[in-house]
Amino acid sequence: MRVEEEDNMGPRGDGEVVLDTASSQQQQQEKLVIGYALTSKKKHSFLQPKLEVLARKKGISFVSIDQDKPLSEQGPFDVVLHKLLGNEWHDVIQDYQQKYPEVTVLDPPGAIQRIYNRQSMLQGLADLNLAECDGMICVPKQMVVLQDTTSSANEVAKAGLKFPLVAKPLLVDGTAKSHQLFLAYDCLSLAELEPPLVLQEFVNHGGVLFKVFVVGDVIRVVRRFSLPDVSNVEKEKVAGVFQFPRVSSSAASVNKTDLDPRVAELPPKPLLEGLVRELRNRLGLRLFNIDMIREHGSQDVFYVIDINYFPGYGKIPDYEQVFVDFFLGLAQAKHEKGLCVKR
Ligand SMILES: Nc1ncnc2c1ncn2[C@@H]1O[C@H](COP(=O)(O)OP(=O)(O)OP(=O)(O)O)[C@@H](O)[C@H]1O
Ligand SMILES: O=P(O)(O)O[C@H]1[C@H](O)[C@H](O)[C@H](OP(=O)(O)O)[C@@H](OP(=O)(O)O)[C@@H]1O
Ligand SMILES: [Mg+2]
Ligand SMILES: [Mg+2]
Repeated sequence: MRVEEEDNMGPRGDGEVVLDTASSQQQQQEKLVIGYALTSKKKHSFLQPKLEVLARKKGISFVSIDQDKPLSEQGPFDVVLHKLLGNEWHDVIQDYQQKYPEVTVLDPPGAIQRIYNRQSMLQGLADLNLAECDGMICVPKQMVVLQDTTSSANEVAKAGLKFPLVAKPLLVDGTAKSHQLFLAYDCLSLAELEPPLVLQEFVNHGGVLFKVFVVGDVIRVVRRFSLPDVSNVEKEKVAGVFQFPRVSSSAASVNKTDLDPRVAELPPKPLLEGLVRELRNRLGLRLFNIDMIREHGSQDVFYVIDINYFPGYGKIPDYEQVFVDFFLGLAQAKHEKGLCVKR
């Protein structure tokens, strides 16, 4: 589903991966030790050999954290990079942060938890101050259904939500189940759904989704195929609930020239930079992506429909260089504050 990277945005506009020819002495100089706790799937997709080699040439090393041993008995680390399933690990990290406040944790568990709930994930986004940013950011109307979905028909009417609705599990926990989404066309069909869930108005958007990947201050935007628009006839005639496949993990490429330019045009750079700046401040995250769609028929009205922690960066063509630059920035900042691990 992913098209080639359409646009480089951020300090490195060239997107070229320049293999450093640093002197052998510099290559030995260790600038940053990153302890990582990742699922095997994530380690495979993120910690690819090219990233490790490029990082090592810059004095950045990755050390696997043994999840069966106390974290404080491992290291020392300058950075802890983590994405594991379940909340137990978050308690381990929080204890570790108390003990070693000088270690940079990517990202703090509290910040991650906020976007692991699809209600709190989007809270407050509709009132972002993005005037003068060449566009508008909205959030689809949505409501939470915690228990009985049979009574939710009245709730939907009271909340003024219009069908079709996208039904999403309220909590994101990395399991396939937390990505099982449904399109509900009528009230009666809501009874077939399993709470707790979020019901979110479906927004027609021309079948193209913008994935805005964020690594610190760097933004990379890619297009993906999305769900097709729902016609008025379909809204009238269709009834029931239909599960649909994951968009993110789909691999089909899309040829930009096949798309209506008004639909395919990337969101304006000032709007993306304003949105990312606000989200960085509000969420306290540095590694995340934003799923954005353009409202059908508009040029500059966009809806944020999903925010993901530590997404599949491996899908970005130059992610290795982006991360090496990001880590070097961390090393520089820590060095200036005298916070680097004593080696
Ligand atoms: N409100 C909406 N209006 C239109 N399309 C939507 C809406 N919500 C979701 N979609 C479509 O469904 C897809 C999956 O939705 P969403 O990204 O919220 O699910 P997810 O399980 O968090 O996916 P991801 O793998 O990106 O984490 C979106 O990429 C988009 O194509
Ligand atoms: O296409 P992307 O990179 O957005 O796909 C992501 C997806 O958005 C979620 O972030 C997934 O994480 P969970 O929400 O925890 O399932 C990522 O899976 P992961 O195994 O790579 O963490 C997808 O890559
Ligand atoms: Mg998504
Ligand atoms: Mg998601």
